[in-house]
Amino acid sequence: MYRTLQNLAQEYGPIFSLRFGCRLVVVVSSSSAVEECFTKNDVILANRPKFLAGKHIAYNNTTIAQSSYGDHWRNLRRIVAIEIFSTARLNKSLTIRKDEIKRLITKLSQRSLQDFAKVELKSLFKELTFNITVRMIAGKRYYGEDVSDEEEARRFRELMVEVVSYIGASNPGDFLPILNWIDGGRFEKKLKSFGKRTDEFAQRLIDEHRSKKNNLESMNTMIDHLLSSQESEPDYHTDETIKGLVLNLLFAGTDTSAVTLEWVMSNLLNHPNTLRKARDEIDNQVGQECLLDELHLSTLPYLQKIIVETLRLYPAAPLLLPHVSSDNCSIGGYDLPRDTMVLVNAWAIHRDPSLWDDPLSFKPERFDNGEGDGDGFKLIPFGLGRRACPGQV
Ligand code: HEM
Repeated sequence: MYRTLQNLAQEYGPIFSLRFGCRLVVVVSSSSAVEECFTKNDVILANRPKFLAGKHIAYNNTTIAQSSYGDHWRNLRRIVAIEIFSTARLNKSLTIRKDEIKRLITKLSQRSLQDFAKVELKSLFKELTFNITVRMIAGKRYYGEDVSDEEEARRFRELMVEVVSYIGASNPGDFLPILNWIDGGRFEKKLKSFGKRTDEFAQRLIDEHRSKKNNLESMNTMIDHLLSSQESEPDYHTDETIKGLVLNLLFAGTDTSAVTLEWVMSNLLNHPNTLRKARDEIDNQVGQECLLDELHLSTLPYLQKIIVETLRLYPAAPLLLPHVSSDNCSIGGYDLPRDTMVLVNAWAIHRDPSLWDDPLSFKPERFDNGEGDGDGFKLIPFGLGRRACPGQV
């Protein structure tokens, strides 16, 4: 569905709207209109649509990515900022990230020990991002070797494959409700069953952490911290809030990061000059004895530019996440009624020839001349404003 809208946006210019039954959808593909979305109308557009999937797999649209703008959402953002992305937590979880990266590098070096070897990186990057996230949240590994519990890991992996068919705009009935009726409720039935299974899975994780509360090994995960907060604020940190956060962070943070890593590797392989410069930078900054302890992105500016250029050309969420207007507003001279769905076409803005020099070429060096500076509305892979990605640290 989103791909169709994205293709249509290419044909129909900076702003175009479509009406699906009672739902008005506006796709914004111009930087100046995006500026209006995230400055003048940032609060008005800070709501999310209520999709059927949100009802059944996001606790009736109350999780961080699905909930309406307001006190509950603000609280969830605060929890994520403190429990996952605060400097203290990021420092504490550094050992997890280093360990998982070491495992990946070891695996790659073992495979190429004898001779040049072909490696399928996509699944390895997925394992990396899932293992890092699940370890930070629940202290478990579900992919590769040293899996905590094989049967539990298998169930988790299956759920993560299945979820792809439910999230995003996968249900045309969310746009034309009559289609839900024609479908005879089959999609909703599947959603209910999936929601029940994910809920049971997340509940088991919570119960397990609750019963092992004094086991020091599991004291440092996000679930443990949230369970401690539950003691002081039981009405707010309910099991449902915790389950919603766990599932939302897994859905939102793993695939996006893995896909970006895959594009970075693809760009490096297709641009030997860039690869050589990146390798030189690592050799100079870190040396041949790659000590992960000393490896930090802030000391590798060229590598940073490679990642940013990759996110420009291949944003993991080309239309961001859908926003919904909570009041009447205007964008680019058009009046939008309340309850309009607004899709921001980051993909088109990142490739707009009026904003970027030679937009389709992969050139990390463009950022040497400050090409991405100045207009903060032309590079938006993580969105902007209140609903921007909390993972952009
Ligand atoms: C390369 C990696 C990533 C990209 C490109 C990305 C991109 C995005 C985008 C475009 C949005 C929607 C912004 C909007 O609505 O305007 C978003 C939202 C979100 N992201 Fe990310 N993301 C990434 C990684 C992560 C990670 C690692 C996490 C957490 C572990 C995360 C958690 C979230 C959450 C919870 C939201 C919903 C925020 C809200 O609605 O208030 N993301 N992300």
